Amino acid sequence: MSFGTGFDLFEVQSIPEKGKGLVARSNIAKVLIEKPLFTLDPEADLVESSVVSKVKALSKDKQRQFLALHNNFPGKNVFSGVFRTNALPCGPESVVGAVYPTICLINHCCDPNSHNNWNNKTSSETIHAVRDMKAGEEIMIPYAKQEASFTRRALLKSSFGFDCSCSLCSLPVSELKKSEARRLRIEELDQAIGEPSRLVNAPTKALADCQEMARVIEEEFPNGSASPLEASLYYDAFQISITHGDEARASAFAERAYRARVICEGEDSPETENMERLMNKPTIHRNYGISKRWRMTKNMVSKGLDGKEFDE
Ligand SMILES: C[S@@+](CC[C@H](N)C(=O)[O-])C[C@H]1O[C@@H](n2cnc3c(N)ncnc32)[C@H](O)[C@@H]1O
Repeated sequence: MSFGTGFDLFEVQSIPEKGKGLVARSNIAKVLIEKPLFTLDPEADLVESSVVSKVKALSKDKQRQFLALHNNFPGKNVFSGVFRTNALPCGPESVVGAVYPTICLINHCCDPNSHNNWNNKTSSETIHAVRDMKAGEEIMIPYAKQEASFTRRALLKSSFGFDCSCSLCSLPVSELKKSEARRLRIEELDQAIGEPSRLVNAPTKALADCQEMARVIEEEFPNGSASPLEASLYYDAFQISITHGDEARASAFAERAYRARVICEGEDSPETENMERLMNKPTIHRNYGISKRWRMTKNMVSKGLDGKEFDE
């Protein structure tokens, strides 16, 4: 088997009510890297025969690994059932899915301690701890987006067949409602910030939304596990700044986005490397030069600001 790094850091265990799962052996801060058994474009080929032919092309050992994975869709189409239960997308926008002998044993949590990411450069899936994990803690990733509980719980039930009882879903109703409101607000702000016409015509409002979103994220994820959301938020703030010629703030935001990406994807993910390039030279971004409204060169704002100083 072509295992990457990290395989000595966890063990496979039976988890009550969840089937198998991965549990940390010691306190760990990162990484599991695994190549797929195979990839498939389900839009083009998710019929039983396409999955069967992919599996038949594998070694006997890998065929066994595939067939040992959980199937949430009992019936006659076993191969496509296993694929649907376990496939992870090869990138956030990709329709191509991939299955893995070990990563597919990781269960879901709505407040996950880990993040999964497809690294296009190494053609492998990576798992990074987004907060420190203690020995005995189960490694968990989000199967659904970080959206409000009624949407994500319905999706988890229909696609994966379970009622989520994670720490977040088990909060008392009054607390769950507050989390619900925060997640809805994060979604609303994210949509408003991503609106191209606002980025060009109302950048101050869009940046104020970024600031509010950072505050709500901090409230909703007090244990610091929001690096994927932060990576995207600070990249948005970067784009707003560079579109209007503010190299200084763009670089500071790119640095935040870079640090968040390192946590959830590692130094060698192409997106992390891209953020590092933008942090060092914001003017290489395609939007630079569209407007000169906030023109400011890179060294006009102090580096390394944090907390309140950074907000100001
Ligand atoms: C990709 S598999 C994960 C590994 C699986 N537990 C196993 O035994 O192979 C997905 C399936 O795991 C189970 N599962 C994952 N997360 C769960 C959770 N938080 N609670 C209950 N079941 C869960 C569900 O049956 C789901 O369809």
